[in-house]
Amino acid sequence: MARLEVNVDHIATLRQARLIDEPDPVTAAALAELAGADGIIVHLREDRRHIQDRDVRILRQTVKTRLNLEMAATAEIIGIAKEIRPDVATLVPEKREELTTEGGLDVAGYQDHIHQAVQQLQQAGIRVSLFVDPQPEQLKAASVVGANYVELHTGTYAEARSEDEADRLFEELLAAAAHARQLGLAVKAGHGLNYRNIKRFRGRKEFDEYSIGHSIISRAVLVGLERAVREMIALIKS
Ligand SMILES: CC(=O)[C@@H](O)[C@H](O)COP(=O)(O)O
Ligand SMILES: NCC(=O)COP(=O)(O)O
Repeated sequence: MARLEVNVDHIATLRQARLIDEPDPVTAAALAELAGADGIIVHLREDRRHIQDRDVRILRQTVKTRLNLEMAATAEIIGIAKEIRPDVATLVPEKREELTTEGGLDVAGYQDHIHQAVQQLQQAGIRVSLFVDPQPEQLKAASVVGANYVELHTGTYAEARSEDEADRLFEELLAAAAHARQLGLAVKAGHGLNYRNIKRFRGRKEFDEYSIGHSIISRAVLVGLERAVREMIALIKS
């Protein structure tokens, strides 16, 4: 059965908007695990816009399932990963000006650099996943550099403007997943998956795992709002 890893970056985004200590992604991670999540994802961005070093260090001690650290393949962040030793490191491309990750890692174009990063992380006992677009040359390169997993970038699928386009892009993802498996890579999928577009994936054996963050945290805010208001009213009026 496919597994779900939950990305809690978006809890940290809310905390950083006030630069205070709540909501805490560490607490969110524990709740996600209690609800059955198979792993917790955080993206320690170079600009530290949401997740902080402190979060990753504490999560390393508290996460009971699997900690997946999304990261750029830079010397600074590789050094932090080697010290903290998440269960999995997912290498992603990073741009300072982007709102969120905009595309897959160009493994084919930077094969030597990515190979070195994969080796350094694996030598520290960390399994490595590469976040790639569903393109044959990227999957082949991911296999050549020795990655353990690929995470297929589902952002383009998630942004499809019609059902026909979504069907076509989903077929591309299925073909890429089958190709990755033939190359011996375990297959994850993530970015932009939500409560509607996940339905095509239901029951598909091609994918081992899903990485989902924004839609789960967005829904949590709304489904939890009524209770939060009631609790405040009780404090004010009782
Ligand atoms: C790699 C990916 O698709 C997402 O996990 C994304 O990079 C999360 O990072 P942000 O929360 O900074 O968008
Ligand atoms: N790698 C994808 C991820 O962790 C979550 O992406 P999103 O659901 O926040 O778009």
